[in-house]
Amino acid sequence: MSDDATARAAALLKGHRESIDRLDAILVYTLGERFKHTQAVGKLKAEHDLPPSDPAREEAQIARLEDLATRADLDPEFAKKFLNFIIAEVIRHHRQQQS
Ligand SMILES: O=C(O)C(=O)C[C@]1(C(=O)O)C=C[C@@H](O)C=C1
Repeated sequence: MSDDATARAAALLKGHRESIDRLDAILVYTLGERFKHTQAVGKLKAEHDLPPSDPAREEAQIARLEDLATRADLDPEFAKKFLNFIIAEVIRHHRQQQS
């Protein structure tokens, strides 16, 4: 490949990586905000003796996210695994708040 083509590829790679870094920051801040709300939910659940998990709510969330993922060109299976991973961590926090 010519030096020009290599330099263009390097510039494109740099641009994509800058966008990826910005998007990763959005993900981290978004998750931080989500966990603030789930901590508040965990406190409410602990105070009112409510169960840490709500399978019906999770089912609705998964169905909604799968639909959103499909429309956003994201693999719905991945979206489901990702949400389940986050929810499992939230339930772990809820259990800690209740003990
Ligand atoms: O909505 C709740 O009841 C929550 O505790 C929050 C949350 C979630 O992370 O979205 C976590 C656990 C429940 O099973 C369902 C949803």
